[in-house]
Order: sequence, then C-alpha cells, then structure tokens
Amino acid sequence: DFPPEDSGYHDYGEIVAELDRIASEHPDLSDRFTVGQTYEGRDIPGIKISDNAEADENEPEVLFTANQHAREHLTPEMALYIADMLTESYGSDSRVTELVDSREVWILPMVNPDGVEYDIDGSRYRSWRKNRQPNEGAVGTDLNRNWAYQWGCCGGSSGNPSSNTYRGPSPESAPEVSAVADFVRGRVVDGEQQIEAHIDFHTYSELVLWPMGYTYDDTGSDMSRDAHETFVTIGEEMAATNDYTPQQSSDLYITDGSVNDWMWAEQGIFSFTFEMYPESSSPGFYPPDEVIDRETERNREAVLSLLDYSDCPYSAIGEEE
Ligand SMILES: NS(=O)(=O)N[C@@H](Cc1ccccc1)C(=O)O
Ligand SMILES: [Zn+2]
Repeated sequence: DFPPEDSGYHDYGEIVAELDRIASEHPDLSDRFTVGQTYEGRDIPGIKISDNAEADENEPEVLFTANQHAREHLTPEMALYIADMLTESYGSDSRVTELVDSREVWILPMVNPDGVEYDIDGSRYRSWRKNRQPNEGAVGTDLNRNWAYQWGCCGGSSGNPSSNTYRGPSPESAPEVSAVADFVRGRVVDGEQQIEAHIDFHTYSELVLWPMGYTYDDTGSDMSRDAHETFVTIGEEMAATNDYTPQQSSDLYITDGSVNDWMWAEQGIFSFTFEMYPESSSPGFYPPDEVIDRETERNREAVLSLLDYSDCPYSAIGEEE
C-alpha cells in the first residue's frame, strides 16, 4: 500500500480492481485481458477499449503502456485516466465517441507490478526502478533496456547487474518485456501489424520523446526521412498541447534496448515516450497524490490527437503511406 498521505495512488491490487470496475461498468465498450505473468507470478493486466470490444474489428489500433519503471507511480494513473476518459465521455463527447467507434485501444497500466510492490512495501519509498528478477549477485533488469532491437549495441545501457540500467543477460530475458512483446507480435494479422501508434508513459522531466534512441542520427536504414518527419510533426503537435518538450530520445542521452526503438524498427509502430510531471528532481519521482488529476488530464488532448492520427500517421506530413 501507499502511505496514507499518498493513498490516491493505486497499487497493483487497486489497478486490477479499477480495470475490473471499468469493464463491469462499460461491458459494451471494454474487454479485460492479461498479457502474461511477471517474474514473481503476477498477471500483467490490460483493458481493451472500443465499441464491440470483444470483437476484432478492422480498425486502427493504438497501444498505451505504463510503469516499466517501478517508482514512476504517476504513469499507471495516466493509463487509468485514458481508460476512464474514453468510457465515461463515450456518448456525450462526439470526438471521443467517434474515436472509440473507429479505433481499438489497448491499455497496459502496470507492466512492472513486482517492482511497484517492492518500491512501496517498506516504511518508506525505495526508489526502485527495475523488475525483481535475480541476476548474478544483484536483483533487477531495467525493462527499458531489455527490448530486442539493437540490444546492448551502443553504450546506452549497462552490463553490470547492479546498475539501474542493467540490460539483462539477453534480449527479452525479462518476462515482463517478453510478455508485452509477444502481445504486440500477436497483433500482426495477415502479415500486417494492426497497432499503428503507441505511447509508453514514464516520469519525470515533461518530455515527448521519439526514436531512435540508440543513435544520434535522425535518419538511417531503420528511419526514413518521411518517418522521421512524421515523428517530429506528431511529437511536436502533442507537446504543444501538454507543454512538454519534444525531442528525439537520443538528444536526451543514448539508450539501447528501449521500447520505442523496438516498436518502431521491428513492428513499424509510431512509438513515443511521454516523460510526465514534474520537470525536475523536486518533487522528482514522488509527487504528492494531489497532482494526479491535473497531471493526467494534462495529456488528454495529446492522447486524442494520437488516436486521431492512428488511421494514417503519415497524413501528418501530407503523405499517404
Ligand atoms: N523514465 S527514465 O527516467 O528512466 N527515463 C527514460 C527516458 C527514455 C525513454 C525512452 C527512450 C529513451 C530514454 C529511460 O528509460 O531512461
Ligand atoms: Zn522511466
């Protein structure tokens, strides 16, 4: 549990209960699912939001993931906000209704529940980032360095098991990463990846980031000029709505094995990272629960804009496909 002054945050059991509540309140607009189990055996929970949610309709799909990093507790709140907003506003907000009718939205609010429960189960927060999988002499793999594209290529992660950016012994060695990657691979239908766009929520710094993270280059064999321009255009548009700073993630620092690089280069998904509130180390990773409503609602327009673009992301630069 969170300490009483931060009871507004949801721990693992409360996230599961909230997803079950949404599904029971909106059975025609949602479908509960699980993508697999964590190292310690917890189900990684998900909810699908769409009209006729139980059916796989031929509609563009968008994925939202959160809490790869355990201590980033504002991020599952962001994912929960998206599920609530899309279901509560359906039928009253015409833009939301149109998007829920014409898109299929997958939401994974807590990808690293083992890490979350470890971070909060003591008398004070532990500042834990990684999962809880044991390695040589230390615990935890950084999930956002364990994805299989250009894994460990470029000094953007650590090979030291006690490092907070430990990449793991091999790509997708973390069961949480392989579970989410398997789910995404499962969305390839007749050779076509149905998911068009993705946001992975992190804290903090108030940034909108896009690939590639493993190289400073804007373009290359895995990033065409058109794709780069599309990322920049959509990224800058989203940042204009939440007042975050838009940039290629390598402008921040080089990372290898990040989720965005894998989603784009392996699956062709326009994948972004949002680094949420705050901007700096005070209050850093543990803002008071009073900010939850303001800082999740702050991303409403950006989320709706990405859902809009998801039927044809290249339309952002006036191209077809
Ligand atoms: N949330 S954070 O403090 O860990 N920062 C993220 C930033 C990040 C996210 C995605 C690609 C490159 C960089 C990280 O994974 O290092
Ligand atoms: Zn993070």
